[in-house]
Amino acid sequence: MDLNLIWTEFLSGLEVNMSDVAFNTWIEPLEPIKLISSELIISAPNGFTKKMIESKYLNDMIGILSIILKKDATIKIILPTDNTYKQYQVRTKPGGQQYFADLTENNNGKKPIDVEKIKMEQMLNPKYTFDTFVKGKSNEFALSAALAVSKNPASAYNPLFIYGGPGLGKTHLMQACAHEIIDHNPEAKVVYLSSEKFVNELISSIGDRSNKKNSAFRNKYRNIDVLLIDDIQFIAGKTGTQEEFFHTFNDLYAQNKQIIISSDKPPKEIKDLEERLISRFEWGLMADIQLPDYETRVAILQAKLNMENANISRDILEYIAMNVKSNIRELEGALMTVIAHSKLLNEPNIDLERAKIALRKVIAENEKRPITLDLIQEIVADQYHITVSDLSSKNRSKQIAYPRQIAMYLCRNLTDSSLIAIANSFNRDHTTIMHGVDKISKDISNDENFEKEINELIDLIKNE
Ligand SMILES: Nc1ncnc2c1ncn2[C@@H]1O[C@H](COP(=O)(O)OP(=O)(O)OP(=O)(O)O)[C@@H](O)[C@H]1O
Repeated sequence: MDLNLIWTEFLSGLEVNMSDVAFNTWIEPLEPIKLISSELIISAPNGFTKKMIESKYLNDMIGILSIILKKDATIKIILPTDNTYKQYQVRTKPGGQQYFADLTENNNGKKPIDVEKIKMEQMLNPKYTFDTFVKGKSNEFALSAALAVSKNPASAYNPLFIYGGPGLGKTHLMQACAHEIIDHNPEAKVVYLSSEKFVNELISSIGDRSNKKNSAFRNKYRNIDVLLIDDIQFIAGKTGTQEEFFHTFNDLYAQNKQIIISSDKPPKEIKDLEERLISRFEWGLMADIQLPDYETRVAILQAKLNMENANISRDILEYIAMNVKSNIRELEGALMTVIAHSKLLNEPNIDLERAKIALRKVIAENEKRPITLDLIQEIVADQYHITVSDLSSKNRSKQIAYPRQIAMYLCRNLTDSSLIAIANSFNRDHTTIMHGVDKISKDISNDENFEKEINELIDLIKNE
C-alpha cells in the first residue's frame, strides 16, 4: 500500500476522533517518513510535539494504523534532527507545495506524489458534481455562473460569490466546480475548504512560534490556481483571519487566479465583515440560490431516489415536496426517512398512509417558521398590541418605543442578520439599534420579571 494513501486514511481516521483544534495543533504538523514492515516512522516538528503525541495520542494512532494495515502496527516518532531516515524526508517544491521525496523511488523514475492534492480530493464529496445537481428556477443563475467559471477559471467572473439559505446547494455547487476544474485540468492546484478550516489552520500556524509554519500557511494559499472557500460568514468578527484572508485574496486576484466563495447571505448583510472584504467580494459576480419551487423539489426527490435504488411511489414524492419546503437537505432527509422505514419494515412498496406516519415528525418540524426579522416584528407587535408598521414608524411614544427596542434586542440575539439589515428593517440607523439592544440588555439584568417576559417572548418566537 502506498505511504501517501495510508497517511491520508490515517489522518481521516484521527480527524473524526479529535477536536479540530487538537488535530490542527498536534497532528497536522506531523510528517510520515517511511513504512518499514508494520512500523510507521513519523517526524514531529519539535520535542514538545513529540512528547505530546507519545503521551496522549500514540495509542489511538497505533489502533488506527493497525486497522488500516490489517495487522498489529507500531509507530516511531522521530525529530527532524534524526538523520537515520534523512533520505525519506518531505521536500518542498519552489511553490511551497510538499511531496514525499523517497529518493529510492525517485531513482526508479517514479513521480513524487502530491500530498496536498490527495488530501484535497478526499475532501470533495464525489456525489457533488454538476451531473447530480438538479436545475430549477431557484438556482439556474448560480448554476450557469458556476459552469461558466469552471469552464474558464479566472476569465469569466472573479470572484464568484454564491449565497443562499442553509441546505440550498451552495456546497454542492462549489464542489461541482472543483470536480469540473480538476477533470479538465488534472494539474490545476485547487483548494476547497470551509472558512472554519481556514481559521483553524491560521490559528495553528500562528501558534507555532517558528516562522516556518506561518510561511508554509501563506505559501499554501498563495500558490494555488483556484481557491474555493465555503461558508465565508464564519470569518465575520475574526479580525486576524479577515486580515490574512484579505491578503490571500489580493495575491490570488492579482495573479489572475480564480476565487469562489459561498455564504448564507450577500456580503453586505454579513454581520461584522470588514468593508474592504465586502467590496472585494462584490467585484465579481454574485449569484444567489433561492428556495426551490414545487416542480424543482419533485425533480430533486426523483433524482435522489434514482441514486438510492429504492422504490418509492410518485404520490409519496409529491406529498414530501408539498410539505417540506424549507430546504433541500430537509427534503432529502424526509425521503431518506421513508426509504429507511420501507427497508426496516420490509415493505418495498410502502404506501402513502404509512409514509405519512413515518414523516409526521419531520413535517411538524418543517411547519415551524424560520426566525426572521419579519417574524420577530410580527410577534412583538402582536404581544404589545401595536402594529408592525408602528415598529418602523417615527412615533416615539413609550407604548411604541419600548416594544420597538425589545424587537431590536430580539432581532440582534435571535437572528444572525447584520446591524445594517436590522437597522433597515426598523427604518433607523445602526447606532439606534445598538442603543436599543443595550437598553434592553440592562433592563433584563436589573429586573427578573422583565427577564421572564422576554424569555416567554423568545419561546413564542421559537415555537411559531
Ligand atoms: N439542485 C440540487 N440538486 C440536487 N441536490 C441538491 C441540490 N441542491 C442541494 N442539493 C442537496 O441538498 C443537500 C444540501 O446541500 P448543500 O450542503 O450543498 O447546502 P448548503 O447550501 O451548502 O448548506 P449550508 O449553508 O447549510 O452549508 C446536499 O445533499 C445536496 O446534494
